[in-house]
Amino acid sequence: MTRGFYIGRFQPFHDGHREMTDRIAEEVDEVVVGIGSAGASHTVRNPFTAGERIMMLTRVLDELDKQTYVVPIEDIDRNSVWVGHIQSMAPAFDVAYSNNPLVVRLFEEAGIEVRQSEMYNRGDLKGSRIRSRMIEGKEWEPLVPDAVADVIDEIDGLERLRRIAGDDGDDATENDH
Ligand SMILES: Nc1ncnc2c1ncn2[C@@H]1O[C@H](COP(=O)(O)OP(=O)(O)OP(=O)(O)O)[C@@H](O)[C@H]1O
Ligand SMILES: NC(=O)c1ccc[n+]([C@@H]2O[C@H](COP(=O)(O)O)[C@@H](O)[C@H]2O)c1
Repeated sequence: MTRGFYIGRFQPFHDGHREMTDRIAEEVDEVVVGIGSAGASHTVRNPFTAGERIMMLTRVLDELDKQTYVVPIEDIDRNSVWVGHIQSMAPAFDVAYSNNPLVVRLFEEAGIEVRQSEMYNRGDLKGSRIRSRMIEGKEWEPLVPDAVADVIDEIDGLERLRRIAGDDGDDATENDH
């Protein structure tokens, strides 16, 4: 039995992330997804709470024919013990999946196998770009799973993001506050 672990901020979870979870589900028996920066919310870079992201992930992963687990992981101020922090919070796993260079390095230094993949349609499938489109009133729904668009609608997420961006000024899209 193998278990795979995939962490991201998922602000919001998009179709590039879904390509990753589909691939992981093909390769392992059980999938663990870590919601990174779990304590962050209500900023332009991190608009959604851990609970809201858990709703997105749980509904999307329900579509997989696999046992899945979603675990919120708060940031800590020491990279050197971050993998141990994850291991203390998540079900045990055999392999980690990431395309984030720092994350890859930290897992590898901890002796954990890491699998990377190509970036899928990175021109469009990038959280910051999707958030910008939401703020600017451009079409963004086709870039995320339907379940994610439903959650954002339910929580009035578009209104929140636009209001935060407005409060932060015109160039707020790439900055955290
Ligand atoms: N289009 C994509 N194809 C494959 N992997 C992706 C894609 N976008 C993000 N990832 C990977 O998914 C993980 C989580 O990414 P993350 O939540 O930071 O998304 P992001 O699109 O890079 O968001 P942001 O622009 O907000 O930083 C990382 O390992 C990241 O490299
Ligand atoms: N020291 C730490 O807390 C630490 C180190 C590396 C990554 N992370 C987190 O892991 C997640 C990685 O996800 P992304 O690939 O989406 O950036 C982020 O939430 C990031 O903050 C945290």
